[in-house]
Amino acid sequence: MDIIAGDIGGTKSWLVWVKAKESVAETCFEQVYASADFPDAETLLQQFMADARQTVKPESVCLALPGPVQAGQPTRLTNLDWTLEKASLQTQLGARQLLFINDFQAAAQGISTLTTDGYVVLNVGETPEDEGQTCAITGAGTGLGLAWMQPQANGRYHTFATEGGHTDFAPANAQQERLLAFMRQRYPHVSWERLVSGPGVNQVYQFCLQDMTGEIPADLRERNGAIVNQAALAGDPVATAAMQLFTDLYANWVGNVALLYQPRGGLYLGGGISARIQPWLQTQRFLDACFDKGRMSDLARQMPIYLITNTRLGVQGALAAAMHHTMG
Ligand SMILES: Nc1ncnc2c1ncn2[C@@H]1O[C@H](COP(=O)(O)OP(=O)(O)OP(=O)(O)O)[C@@H](O)[C@H]1O
Repeated sequence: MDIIAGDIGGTKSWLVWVKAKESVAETCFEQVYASADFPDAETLLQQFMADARQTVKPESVCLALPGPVQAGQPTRLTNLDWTLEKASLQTQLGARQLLFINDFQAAAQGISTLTTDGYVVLNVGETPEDEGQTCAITGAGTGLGLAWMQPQANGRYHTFATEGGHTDFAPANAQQERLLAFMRQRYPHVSWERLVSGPGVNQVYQFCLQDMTGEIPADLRERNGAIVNQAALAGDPVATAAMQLFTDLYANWVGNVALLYQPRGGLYLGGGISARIQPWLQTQRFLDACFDKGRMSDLARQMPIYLITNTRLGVQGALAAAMHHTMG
């Protein structure tokens, strides 16, 4: 069976074409595209199908989408001006089956495909006595995703999407209170995603410029996450402060997820940014900020935390969802 699986992102879209027989999938074409190069998902998929040069139509297509996916409704992406309409896309693709799934729900499905070289342990936590423990996955990319999963008796996971990244940001100290005041001048609603994401790195950097130097020079306003991180590595003091504050915010968020879901089966950090800022996350300071939860600090500390280094997780998850859906 020919399957297309795709992890659509605000920045990049990762697509694979596989030939699946029973539970074995063989990849015959794989490509990553810059999402902004395409006006819509139809054009992206047309390009992918042309590039893949297959002689048949796909039987099944599964797209992991960054935004709330609701049955019977068009899916509007949160950080990309695309709206996907299932019936018309399915007709265009000529596929027997088209599945839309939230991108972090797909990543959650991808967890079971991870091998031990696909993640590193940030916090050992308390090893669960049985396998039947809740897991959660969150991660910064263009947005801030969050999903959780519950193991079932058949060894599979039941996965649940959330829009938790859009919950209200809450400052943890005086510096973050100043940050919140700064952000309120820019956004009517300051969510965690406004800060714990690639665009969030830029906001945090601008805040640090304002806070440390009293001004935000026009030529420094557009520095994206990668550039701020690079400048920090090169010793720039404002960029270093920004990456430190960003890491603290990420940790505070991860600690919130630890308490909300008590994911004793594992709290996984994914998204495009986590692996790229591994040296910032693999520190005692990150863990201390994760577990700075007052009377619940000891409880939060019990959760195992894993940093995912496998950059294909999203597309592996979309493929796992497609295989599960079509082959049971
Ligand atoms: N080294 C880095 N440090 C910090 N941020 C980075 C780094 N490299 C890239 N980024 C930021 O990561 C974001 C892209 O993340 P990602 O690769 O997860 O894209 P995506 O999968 O399209 O996102 P999403 O799935 O959240 O829509 C961009 O905003 C970019 O500026």
